Amino acid sequence: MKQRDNGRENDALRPLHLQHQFLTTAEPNVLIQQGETRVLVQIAPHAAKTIQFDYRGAAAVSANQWLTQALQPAVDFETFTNGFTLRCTVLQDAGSPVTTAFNGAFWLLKLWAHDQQLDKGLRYNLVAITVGLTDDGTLVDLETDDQVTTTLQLAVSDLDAMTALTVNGTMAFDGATLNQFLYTAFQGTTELMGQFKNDYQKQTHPYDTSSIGAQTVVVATKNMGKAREFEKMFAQDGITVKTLRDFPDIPDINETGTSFEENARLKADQVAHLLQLPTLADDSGLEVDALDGRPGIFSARYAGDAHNDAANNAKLLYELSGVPDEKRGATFHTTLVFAKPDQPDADLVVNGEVRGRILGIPRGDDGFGYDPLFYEPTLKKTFAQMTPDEKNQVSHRGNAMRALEKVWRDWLKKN
Ligand SMILES: O=c1nc[nH]c2c1ncn2[C@H]1C[C@H](O)[C@@H](COP(=O)(O)OP(=O)(O)OP(=O)(O)O)O1
Ligand SMILES: [Mg+2]
Repeated sequence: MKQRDNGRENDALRPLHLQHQFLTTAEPNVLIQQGETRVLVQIAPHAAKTIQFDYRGAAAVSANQWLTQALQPAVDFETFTNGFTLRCTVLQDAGSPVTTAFNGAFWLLKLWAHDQQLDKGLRYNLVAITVGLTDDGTLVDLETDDQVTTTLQLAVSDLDAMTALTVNGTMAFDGATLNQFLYTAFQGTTELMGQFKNDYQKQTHPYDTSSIGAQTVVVATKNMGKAREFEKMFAQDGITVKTLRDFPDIPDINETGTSFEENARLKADQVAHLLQLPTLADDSGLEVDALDGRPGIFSARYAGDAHNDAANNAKLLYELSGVPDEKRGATFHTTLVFAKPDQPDADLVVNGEVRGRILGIPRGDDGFGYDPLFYEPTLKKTFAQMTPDEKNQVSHRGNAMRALEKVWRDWLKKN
């Protein structure tokens, strides 16, 4: 393939880069860069059901006409409840600013429609491109330096319909040349369409869930002690577990609730939404009689936000110093919430508890959290002295899982 002076092949696209919410204002915006051309696109809804472009760059009047013409056929105003203005500010013009503006505007509009669950408002996807004719061939996705005699500016849908086509130039050409011209343009738009669809996919489903099959359950926990217990319990049914360690990009969830259930719902609902998958969450803690139920929902943060098991245990021993054995009773509690994406009213909630006693010194090396201090009277051991199977037989989490086991498959099948 022939190359331009700057090394870019004649049929190669300018590199595309999108920076979503480039401005940290509330209104949706994107900075689109194609090559060295940069356009900031902002969207502002208005009451009248009209599309307006507010193009800020050279030859704004004809640009606005072209942009409106290219977009109009894709928009279904039966779906949209209002109209919008797409402001396109050309920050740097190194060629093809109008088609670059169009691309930013269309794909910003698509994301905005998706956020409002108005996806149907756009009938198909569009991309725009500028191609040029030289004395010895065609150039795709023009930059300022490209020496061409004629340019073609077009918007193409993924249904192969053109919504706008403009030819500008100084050279007479025949039908065969026009066909070659169009062929070059369509190759470019097909590739560009793929790039925009990839970006859209990342914006709307940013997490890779391709490894999650029907026999997998997502558990919204970062606690590896919990994760090991869930893995063992689900393995009996041939189910594998994925946790938040498998999705390190999911932001931390603030446990701002005032009950185990509220916190478990927060974790399950948010992760189900982000992954668009059913998600299980566990909120648990230790309720100590002599401390009026503390640390309770604050068990993880008992000795500070760092979530340090050793510090939490030390604080618990300190708070109970001098309390006699018969007054050291405690309950371990778990609330499990299974959530479906974007259906918080459908959350499945179960609980599990176990009674025990807080020892004066830790015993055992296994387990996690408060396990070495929690003595369970039927097996006569602390949780940290039990095998994983023994702990699951008697623990709060095991009891909650047995309650869940009875109902979750039927719940999952319901719409
Ligand atoms: O069987 C257990 N054996 C010992 N300790 C336990 C157990 N079950 C809960 N715990 C303790 C750990 C933590 O200090 C708190 C739970 O806090 P909780 O917010 O539910 O869990 P977490 O922050 O460790 O992980 P995540 O929220 O990511 O699931 O209670
Ligand atoms: Mg937590």
